[in-house]
Amino acid sequence: MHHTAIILAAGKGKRMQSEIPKQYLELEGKPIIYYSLKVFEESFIDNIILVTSKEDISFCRKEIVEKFGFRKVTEIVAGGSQRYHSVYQGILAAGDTDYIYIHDGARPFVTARILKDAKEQVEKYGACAAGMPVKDTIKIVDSRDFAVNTPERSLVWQVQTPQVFSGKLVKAAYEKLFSEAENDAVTDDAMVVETMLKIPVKLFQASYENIKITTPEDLQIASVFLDKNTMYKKC
Ligand SMILES: Nc1ccn([C@@H]2O[C@H](COP(=O)(O)OP(=O)(O)OP(=O)(O)O)[C@@H](O)[C@H]2O)c(=O)n1
Ligand SMILES: C[C@](O)(CO)[C@H](O)COP(=O)(O)O
Repeated sequence: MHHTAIILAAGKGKRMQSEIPKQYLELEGKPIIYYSLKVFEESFIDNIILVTSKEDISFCRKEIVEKFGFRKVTEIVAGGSQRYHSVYQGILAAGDTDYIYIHDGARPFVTARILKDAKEQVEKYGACAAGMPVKDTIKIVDSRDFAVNTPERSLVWQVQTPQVFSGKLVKAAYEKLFSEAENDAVTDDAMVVETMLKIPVKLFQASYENIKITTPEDLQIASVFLDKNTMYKKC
């Protein structure tokens, strides 16, 4: 079986309010994108498609892929204006492959264990996504931010990435999205498979540390996670 990863790094990082896209900000001297690429590079994954902005392709080739020796990166392709556009460009570049692992490059703390669990789940169910049960109570609000519904907390998860699918299945889902129902409300890949193909996606527990670096305080949290791991390595 062939396992292909799509690592997403074509965002602008607007919520980070930084000069450069957040995936290139440094954590302990290395760009955020380095950390997830390294985990995928050292895993069972056969090849990696890196999706970045058109203007960053040559930078990524020289300063990320070649500099750090990510030999499994077989293509660096330009993404699009929305995340789901970038995912689709990655899917097209992936070609015929058995399984596609879609991962946010802004999630540096994916681990080998998470990838192993994802592989087991996708081989069993055909569609799975990393996540964790929420710890806070979640409220659905109306247009004036009045709470209108409180889902039962035991049934609510915060979904992360990797989101992993049979290659044929996720390609069919995205082709249907772009031919029939493209809309900017699409925020993850499971949603595309659920709505376009009416196929349930199996969630599996990843880690509360598998955060997405989105706003400035996430950088502080990330450095604690990195120091903790480094500290553990010293013990
Ligand atoms: N058009 C886009 C938008 C996002 N992403 C990637 O998808 C991941 C999750 O997206 P998000 O955290 O929203 O990143 P940004 O869109 O860059 O953030 P913002 O919404 O704050 O601009 C990131 O690794 C980001 O680089 C992408 O490849 N292409
Ligand atoms: C895919 C995702 O990481 C799951 O939580 C999230 O939806 C990405 O959202 P973003 O706004 O593109 O960061």
